[in-house]
Amino acid sequence: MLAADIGGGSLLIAWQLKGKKVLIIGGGEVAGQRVESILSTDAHITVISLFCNLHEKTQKLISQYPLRTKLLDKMYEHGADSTDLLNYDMVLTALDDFELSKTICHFCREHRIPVNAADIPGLCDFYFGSQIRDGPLQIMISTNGNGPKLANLVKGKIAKALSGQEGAAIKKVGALRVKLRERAPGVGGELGKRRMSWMTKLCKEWTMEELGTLNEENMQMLLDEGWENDKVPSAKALGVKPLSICVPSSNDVVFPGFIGFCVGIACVTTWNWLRR
Ligand SMILES: C[C@@]1(CC(=O)O)C2=NC(=C\c3[nH]c(c(CCC(=O)O)c3CC(=O)O)Cc3[nH]c(c(CC(=O)O)c3CCC(=O)O)/C=C3\N/C(=C\2)[C@@H](CCC(=O)O)[C@]3(C)CC(=O)O)/[C@H]1CCC(=O)O
Ligand SMILES: NC(=O)c1ccc[n+]([C@@H]2O[C@H](COP(=O)([O-])OP(=O)(O)OC[C@H]3O[C@@H](n4cnc5c(N)ncnc54)[C@H](O)[C@@H]3O)[C@@H](O)[C@H]2O)c1
Repeated sequence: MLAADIGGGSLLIAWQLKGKKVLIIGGGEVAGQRVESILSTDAHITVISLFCNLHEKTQKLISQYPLRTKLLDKMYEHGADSTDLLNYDMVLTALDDFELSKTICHFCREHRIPVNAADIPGLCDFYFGSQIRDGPLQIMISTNGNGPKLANLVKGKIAKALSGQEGAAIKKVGALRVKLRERAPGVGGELGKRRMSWMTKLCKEWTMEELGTLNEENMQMLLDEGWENDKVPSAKALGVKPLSICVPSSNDVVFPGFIGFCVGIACVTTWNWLRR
């Protein structure tokens, strides 16, 4: 792609909010979706809304996660409450009041606090996207403001293409990488290159299902016999057997079942015919 073709998009990043403070102003349905999204980041969430205006979902999440969420049971008033915004690392408005959203967004911009106003793209520093989450696997689909419903539909297509094993595999690979770094510590250099090429080879040669089945014992074997000898043994060689998947996607599962069904029908028909 030519450099001249690059542009018109937004930066897709995995923003680390752990331990940071996020303010959500409003307590309706959209605020509930925002609380849910932010909870997955381990940030501390404050919601400003009258308790009686809280959407059922928002109320439920706040009572379910009392250590990570706090409700300020009041209406936000710009002027009286605006300096409080300075205490936050991120501000989200989910209000049915466009003028108030606009005022809050301008204040945040002035003070360099990242801000999103639900459904008001012109005021946002960043947009939310359609999400797929499976443990550490996080997929965001963004149409960059062009068609949120299409983002939701593309999400459905992507979800169908996943096997459901990816999250577990990624978790195990994460644990293995930690063990490998303990065994071969350091940043960069020849060792870093070797570590990366070994991990890359393992991820390419093993299936998601095989990686997802790794346990303490065979991780140890993989490092002792594989890493130490500069090779990647097959899952079979290490005795790693993926658990059978529930979805009957292979002929092994579907075909015997189908044959059994046909034989059953044939037996009943023959029996009825003989009786007659
Ligand atoms: C992805 C998702 C995430 C989330 O909000 O968490 C999200 N909107 C979702 C759904 C949705 N929103 C709307 C519809 C009705 C159908 C339609 O209009 O298409 C549906 C569909 C539905 O409800 O099923 C209405 C709408 N949305 C915006 C405007 C204003 C405008 O476009 O000017 C209007 C028109 C208001 C009007 O016409 O009056 C603006 C934004 N909405 C965004 C995110 C950001 C851009 C994301 C992107 O482009 O990818 C952005 C820019 C700002 C932001 O809010 O961050 C979530 C799907 C979650 C999921 O199901 O997976
Ligand atoms: N992104 C999306 O998917 C999506 C979908 C639907 C609607 N929206 C838009 O997002 C916004 C919020 O949607 P919603 O469905 O949550 O609306 P909602 O009407 O259910 O909730 C808005 C809440 O803001 C509260 N509020 C208003 N002024 C306040 C103040 N000063 N202090 C504290 N709380 C205050 C209201 O009491 C209400 O509870 C609307 O502008 C809506 O058009 C976005």
